[in-house]
Amino acid sequence: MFNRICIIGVGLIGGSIARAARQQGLSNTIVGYGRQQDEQNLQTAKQLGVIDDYMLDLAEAVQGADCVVIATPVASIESIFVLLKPLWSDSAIYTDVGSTKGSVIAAAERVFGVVPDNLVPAHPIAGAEQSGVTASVNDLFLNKRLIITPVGNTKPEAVQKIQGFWERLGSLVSVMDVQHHDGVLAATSHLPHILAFALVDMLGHKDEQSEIFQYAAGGFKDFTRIASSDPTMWKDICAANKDEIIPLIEQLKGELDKIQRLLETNDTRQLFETFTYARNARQRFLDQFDNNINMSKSITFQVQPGGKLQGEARVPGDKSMSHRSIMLGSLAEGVTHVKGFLEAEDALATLQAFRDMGVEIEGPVNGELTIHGVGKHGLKAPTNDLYLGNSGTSMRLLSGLLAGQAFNSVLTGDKSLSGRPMKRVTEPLAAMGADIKTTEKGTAPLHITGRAGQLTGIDYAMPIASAQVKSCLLLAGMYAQGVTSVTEPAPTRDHTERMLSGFNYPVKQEGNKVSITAEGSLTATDIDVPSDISSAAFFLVGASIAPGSDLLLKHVGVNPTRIGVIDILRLMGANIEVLNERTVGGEPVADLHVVYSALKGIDIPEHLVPLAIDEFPVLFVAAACAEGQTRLTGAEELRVKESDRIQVMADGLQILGVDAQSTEDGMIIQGGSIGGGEVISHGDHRIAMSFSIAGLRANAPITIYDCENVNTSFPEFRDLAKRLGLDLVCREA
Ligand SMILES: O=C(O)C1=C[C@@H](OP(=O)(O)O)[C@@H](O)[C@H](O)C1
Ligand SMILES: C=C(OP(=O)(O)O)C(=O)O
Repeated sequence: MFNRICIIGVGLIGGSIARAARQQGLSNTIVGYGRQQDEQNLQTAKQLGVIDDYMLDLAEAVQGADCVVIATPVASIESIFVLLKPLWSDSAIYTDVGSTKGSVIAAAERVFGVVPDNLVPAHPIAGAEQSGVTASVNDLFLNKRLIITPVGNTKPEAVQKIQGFWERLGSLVSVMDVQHHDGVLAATSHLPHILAFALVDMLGHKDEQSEIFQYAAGGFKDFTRIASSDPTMWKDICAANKDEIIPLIEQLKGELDKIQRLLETNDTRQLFETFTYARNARQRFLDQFDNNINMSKSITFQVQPGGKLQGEARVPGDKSMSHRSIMLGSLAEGVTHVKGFLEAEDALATLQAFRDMGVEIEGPVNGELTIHGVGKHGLKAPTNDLYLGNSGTSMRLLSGLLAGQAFNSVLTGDKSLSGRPMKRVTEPLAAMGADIKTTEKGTAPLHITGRAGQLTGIDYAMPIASAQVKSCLLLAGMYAQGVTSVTEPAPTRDHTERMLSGFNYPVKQEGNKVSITAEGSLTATDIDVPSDISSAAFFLVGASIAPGSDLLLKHVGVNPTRIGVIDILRLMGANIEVLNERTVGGEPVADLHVVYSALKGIDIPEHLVPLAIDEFPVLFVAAACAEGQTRLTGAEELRVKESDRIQVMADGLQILGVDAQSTEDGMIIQGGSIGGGEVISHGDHRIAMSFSIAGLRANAPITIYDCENVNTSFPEFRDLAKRLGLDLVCREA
């Protein structure tokens, strides 16, 4: 990209630019310039291989450079411009990394009269408390934002080249105007630094200083981390941007005054609202931040072949029940305590949505939650879109619940969820009088106009066996005139019905038809969520296929509408014992003992399909290890889960050398041996975990790409799998 880059000031930022540019091969030569007193640092930079050479004479340093990067503190940039002026070359590009941009541009105007058209002001939003070249690293700018603030006469080619340069260093580049940059940075960077310095200054001067610091814990350390930053640099930044910072300090004083008043008047309600608003706003920031990072961060699992699963484990809480515990607990009168809640992204998305609608929910701490129910009509309008991540259950159930509220809402999700069919819920809801707009394709975002008091019950025969559709309509039915009935073509999970009864809300079950009305209210209760059989399934299959395995999975939910995986594995010859069966909070629970046993291929009975719907990815792995052919039919629903689970599994199994043929509604697999190879999970948690389990019977290593979404249902999977005997390592890139 460049022949010679000259970096003026080889500290943390300058050094990290040099390292990353070298790693990316962006320049033939990289030299550093500093003052006499910086020589030691420059020598270190050369010894570390950060720069090729250094000069203490600026004319020598910039000689032949086609890119000059000014990476000195903002206050010194004007004096650097003065030194550079007689050496300025029209054929080079000049850029800087100052944290304030108005001051840099003003300095250039003072020195040059007009800002040179080959000066591209830029600001990488990356840094650390440490300084000096020894703190520099290759990846300081990876996935970090960088803002370019050109002025009217800046050459577009120069802007483009600097933009390309920073993108190659891994930054996410935006171009904006100078004042906007300085305003945004004053709020998000300069003010927080001032606050951290001020707090430590205040506490440090108290007599009881040593005692205060002795008892200060993680919160203090987190909050004041940036007070360890370089005071020289920060006094310069704050002084350079004071016009933007001072009005913000005034606003902050107002906010602190407000909180003081709330405390003086014991207005804990208002205090809660302030804190909740702030917490939610921070969550939105974190989601955005994670989205940026996730643009290129990906998690890869590498599994070594062989091993066996042994020991005892309790897998995390049931996802379906965790969603419903939040929904019904929020709508109940009184306080609901939940134990065993699944602390994974999908269930947490539901939790966040209810917080966004004004419900006070404490926790989760070790799977325990306290939900302060607001009653059936107590939800509040969310101030923003409700973001439901990867979770189909959250979106479909909420669409029913929100259709009959007195406020409007918008439901959004990630890329996978935004591609999943929503007409299956919006069409019957429309027949009830709901007003929900989807995209033309019938997908999210869902724009819901609340039609409180205007929904009417329907008698709906579901064309597909879906617990999400059934639950959606039952939740809408709680707000509809008359009776809402849903008839299912085959039994599906009945957690909504059971939990409604647990909350004392009347639901009527007659054969395959369930009915509800608006008559009733929910009474708070305690919920004990058992382990998720869909998560246990990975280990049920793992132990069944790996010789020598002997595993006890404790406290697993064995609701008859969920145990298809046990029935199918047993038909294949698996050795699974259901022990110590009991009922906990209206749901059957048991310990599952599974011992290795040679499996044989079967034709999977279609009536078991809805009862094992989420377990097919891992059941395909069982089939690949079984003797003979396994055939699945009647499972077209698998094509519209987090990924097309038929195609993605068939593709992956074929890569591993398995004879797996996808069909429209299922798969035909000839059992045999599993080889090694590289497969992609397509961001689908169950695919990632299924191929990991395949490693137990593979004859070579398996690499599985794109596994970050394991966190949606089973964040502990990799640690637990390793503890039980799977040789899995996880790489983050
Ligand atoms: O109601 C639920 O909690 C679920 C129902 C099923 O979806 P469908 O209703 O689309 O079959 C299942 O796949 C999903 O993981 C959870
Ligand atoms: C299909 C699943 O979940 P959801 O529909 O809630 O995204 C699943 O967990 O396998």
